[in-house]
Amino acid sequence: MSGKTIIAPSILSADFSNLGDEVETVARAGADWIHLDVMDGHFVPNITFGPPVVKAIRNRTDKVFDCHLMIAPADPYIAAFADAGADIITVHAEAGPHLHRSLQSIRGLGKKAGVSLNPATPESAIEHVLDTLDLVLVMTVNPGFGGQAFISGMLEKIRRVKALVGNRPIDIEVDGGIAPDTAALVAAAGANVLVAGSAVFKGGSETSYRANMEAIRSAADRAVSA
Ligand SMILES: O=C(CO)[C@H](O)[C@H](O)COP(=O)(O)O
Ligand SMILES: [Fe+2]
Repeated sequence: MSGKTIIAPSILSADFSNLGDEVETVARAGADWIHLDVMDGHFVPNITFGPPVVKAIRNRTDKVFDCHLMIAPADPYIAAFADAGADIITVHAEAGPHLHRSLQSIRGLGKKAGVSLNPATPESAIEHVLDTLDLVLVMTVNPGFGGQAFISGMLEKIRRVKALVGNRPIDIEVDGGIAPDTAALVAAAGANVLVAGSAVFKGGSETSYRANMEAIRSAADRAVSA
């Protein structure tokens, strides 16, 4: 876990016809991590990509690859994502059936292990896996699509996750509807990793990606130091 706000652009909002260049450009523009949304059309009502695409873009940047697996079951695919170049592998608490085992498998492959919580899932879902955890991802929209509106009721959950985590070295990440205004709210509530897709990739150029990320980062940093 690091001290300052980490910005993780979600490539869900990138130009998929030019994905390698988009990853390189957003990395050059100041991204801290690259957030990769994997969807299976079963756990969530949308389909994106799997390990071959992760592997194909792995050589375009050395930034941390933050893989958000919205798939059920996740266990049969964890090793493939690790081999493809994921640095952090996050599974959903709701994807089951054995969350603790999934986290052990991820760590056993030498990767950082994350758990994601859907908006309806209480923070108590992570209570008994805290010692096997590197990251908690609080969904601030229902997973499946970019460009959705931030659910403000999740601010209380972020505060509760922060209290539960205490001083353990666990990152608190948020995902969905993050833009400068909501970035300030989630950072004040305790999130230190901010995923943003549509708010980063709007504009379609390195200059706009840089300005978009700067606006999010400075809003979050201001809120934390206030
Ligand atoms: O996990 C996700 C959707 O399930 C995406 O990471 C998220 O929606 C990012 O998109 P935006 O910032 O546009 O809301
Ligand atoms: Fe995501």
